[in-house]
Amino acid sequence: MARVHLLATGGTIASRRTDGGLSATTPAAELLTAAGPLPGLEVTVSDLTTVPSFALTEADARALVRAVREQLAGGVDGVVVTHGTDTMEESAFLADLVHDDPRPVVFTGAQRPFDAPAPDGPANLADALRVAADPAARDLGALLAFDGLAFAARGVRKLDTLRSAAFGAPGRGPVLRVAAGAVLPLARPPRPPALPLDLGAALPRVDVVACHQGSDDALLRAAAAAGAAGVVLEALGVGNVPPPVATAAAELVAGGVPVLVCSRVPAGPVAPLYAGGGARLAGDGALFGGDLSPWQGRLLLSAALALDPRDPAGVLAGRL
Ligand SMILES: NC(=O)C[C@H](N)C(=O)O
Repeated sequence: MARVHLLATGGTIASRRTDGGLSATTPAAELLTAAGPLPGLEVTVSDLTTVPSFALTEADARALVRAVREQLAGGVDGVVVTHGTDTMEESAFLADLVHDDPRPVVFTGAQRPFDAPAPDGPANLADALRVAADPAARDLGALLAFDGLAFAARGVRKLDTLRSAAFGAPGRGPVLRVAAGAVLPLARPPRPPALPLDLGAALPRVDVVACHQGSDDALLRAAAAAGAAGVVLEALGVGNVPPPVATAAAELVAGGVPVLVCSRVPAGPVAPLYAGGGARLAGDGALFGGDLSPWQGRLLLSAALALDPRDPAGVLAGRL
């Protein structure tokens, strides 16, 4: 009998309709009952929070990853986290960054609420529990199981606001498929070693500044003024920014605030290709975030700053 722990945090999977809108009130035990019979699995449950994921704080995310680690220390074969989809890829990525254990940690949720006529949460949860107990999911780090597929946490993104096939990993694809209760292996992407982050301490503030045609330096300078220890630029295309943003980025880097360049485009890497754009940013010392989304890049830069405030680039080497 495989042993899996279900840790619930809220999200649409736990939500019911109220006069004020969807409200995440359903406890883990009820979610598990709705998932139906799971032969061969012994599942324990706990409720960490009952909130939508857009309301989770940085401290909540660290508490969640600490709770996952406590459950693993208790000797289960895997852990499932139910979570809102809005920021699931961020919590899953934080869990993945520190995950130094072969056992799976599987995030899941739903697009339709618990009391919908045809909710998607019960099947997603059943799949996630099977994945968490399956040897094929070992050594893949933190995973996100949704709509019959499981993705590695790194690179996964919410790509549709409402459809049940909400997630994808552009340029990477899923690592597992779940069909009729069977877990089918698809890919085993290499993972960098876990980062020895202290999850008991707040992570350094890193802000994401979005760029658009004609954007100026105001928000980048405001981030620095607000005390950001690092900034992620949600840049255009392959990693270009309007000239005023490049000027301010150079000043931030010169002042000891690292700038990580990611793209607003969902697929493909950033690269210092264009004079006046990415090439200028690279020449001025900005870091390039590979194909990480700005929000996963934000977490990685924050972790790097926590581990080595003087040389976060050294921590990032081999991880982008
Ligand atoms: N589908 C969802 O779970 C979205 C919800 N707003 C949340 O992130 O909690």
